[in-house]
Amino acid sequence: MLELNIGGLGFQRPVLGAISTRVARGDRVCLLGPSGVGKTTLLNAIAGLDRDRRGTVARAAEPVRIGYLFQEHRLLPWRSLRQNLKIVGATDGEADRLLMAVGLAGYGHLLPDQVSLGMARRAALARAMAVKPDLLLLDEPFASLDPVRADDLKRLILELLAQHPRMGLVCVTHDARDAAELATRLWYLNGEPARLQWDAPVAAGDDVGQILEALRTPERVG
Ligand SMILES: Nc1ncnc2c1ncn2[C@@H]1O[C@H](COP(=O)(O)OP(=O)(O)OP(=O)(O)O)[C@@H](O)[C@H]1O
Repeated sequence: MLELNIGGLGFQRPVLGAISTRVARGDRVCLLGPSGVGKTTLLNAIAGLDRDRRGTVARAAEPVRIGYLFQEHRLLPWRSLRQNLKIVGATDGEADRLLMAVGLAGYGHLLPDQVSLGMARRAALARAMAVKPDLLLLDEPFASLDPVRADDLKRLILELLAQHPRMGLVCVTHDARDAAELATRLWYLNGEPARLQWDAPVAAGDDVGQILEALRTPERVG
């Protein structure tokens, strides 16, 4: 579905080195790596955002519709949750169904700053789904949520993936448990400039924690 060839990418300094990878329909990739290594930069490169970057990014020609849940919700603050979904093309019925799916039935008339962070993030997830994405990008969707809300959101994402088995996913997370529950494929971004130190499928029963531990311990991965 999507082939990505980055020849190098950065801003004032290089952030990403040479990266070649692909996301197939139905792939669920979890993207892990140290803080500040360039995970969001890679997600933006996939989405075709950040025109101010320096470097080269080539994508395969197949047109893909991308839904993006940014780290911040980035809902339009002067529009209700419902209008935020309609603005990206949802009909009234679709907006209502999506808001219900993310547990926000009855809250659609509220503005983003009238709801909690977790609710705003769920609304932003509904907006990402409202574009009927072939590929869903999630940037640390569970950050700053309490464990119960994070778990609820993870279950919701798993439900959406089950309902849309051909949709691809790239999800940035710091948590091996998220990766174990969500991923069919693991990317580990590391180095300066950063490369995909690990790009491999996760098989059922693989211990993602152990894979990450090995990646974080340089002498064990050579
Ligand atoms: N628009 C920009 N202009 C200049 N530098 C940037 C820009 N966006 C990111 N950077 C720099 O690129 C580097 C990688 O940032 P990025 O946000 O991609 O990392 P990350 O792995 O997502 O970090 P975190 O895990 O903390 O969210 C950082 O040093 C950051 O300061």
